[in-house]
Amino acid sequence: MTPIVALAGIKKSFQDGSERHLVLDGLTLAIHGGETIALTGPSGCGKSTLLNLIAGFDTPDSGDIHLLGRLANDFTARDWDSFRRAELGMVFQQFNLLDPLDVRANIHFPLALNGKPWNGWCDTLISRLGLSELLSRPIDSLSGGQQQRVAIARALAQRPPLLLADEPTGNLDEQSGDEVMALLTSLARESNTAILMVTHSERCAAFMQRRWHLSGGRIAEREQHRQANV
Ligand SMILES: Nc1ncnc2c1ncn2[C@@H]1O[C@H](COP(=O)(O)OP(=O)(O)OP(=O)(O)O)[C@@H](O)[C@H]1O
Repeated sequence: MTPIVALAGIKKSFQDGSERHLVLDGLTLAIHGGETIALTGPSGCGKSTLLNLIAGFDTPDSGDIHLLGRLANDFTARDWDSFRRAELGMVFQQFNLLDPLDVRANIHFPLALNGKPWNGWCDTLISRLGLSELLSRPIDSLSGGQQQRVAIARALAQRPPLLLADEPTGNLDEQSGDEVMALLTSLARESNTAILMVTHSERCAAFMQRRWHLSGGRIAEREQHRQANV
């Protein structure tokens, strides 16, 4: 089966004063449909850099990026736009919601960009995420946990094949964080969405099927101790 994401021999460096600092050093990985993966590693090892490369916000120095079987090295800005719009969901620690819009408009936003109406899956998402009563509320009137649920609904609204998450529960207390992770993983399973999630939290990582540790510019698979309920 064609992987959703396949990276081969990725090198990425940044200028650091007079020196170049190599962050990713020949990194190779493949993410298949529906897989959920926690990406861990020490601060500064390149986790966000890796997400940025997969989302097309940055480019590698060398190596190949294949997305859904297409070589992304040749993507134009327009190709990246359409990939992000139609195939990619993103959930970050900062919720990146649109403050002037209400909850419903935020969730509908990615579908609206593609000219699609609100649909039955949106209804399922809001009901499962406990947002049904909040649809007309402005974003800034919601709690952090509620906002993160809106961000999840928005990211999954189009059933994207891939969801990138960066510390998605970083702003939440332990209980809200667990609830959000349980919902995120079960809804992703229902839409067959693969998840690559950066986290420093053992609790969060345990909700994912696999664990990758980034160190020395490459990924090593670690044994996963999964939550009993996932
Ligand atoms: N645009 C940039 N310009 C220069 N250096 C950068 C840039 N982006 C990242 N870096 C450097 O690359 C390295 C990896 O950064 P990155 O943010 O990917 O790490 P991380 O693993 O996500 O860290 P953290 O866990 O602290 O968020 C760091 O040394 C960082 O300073």
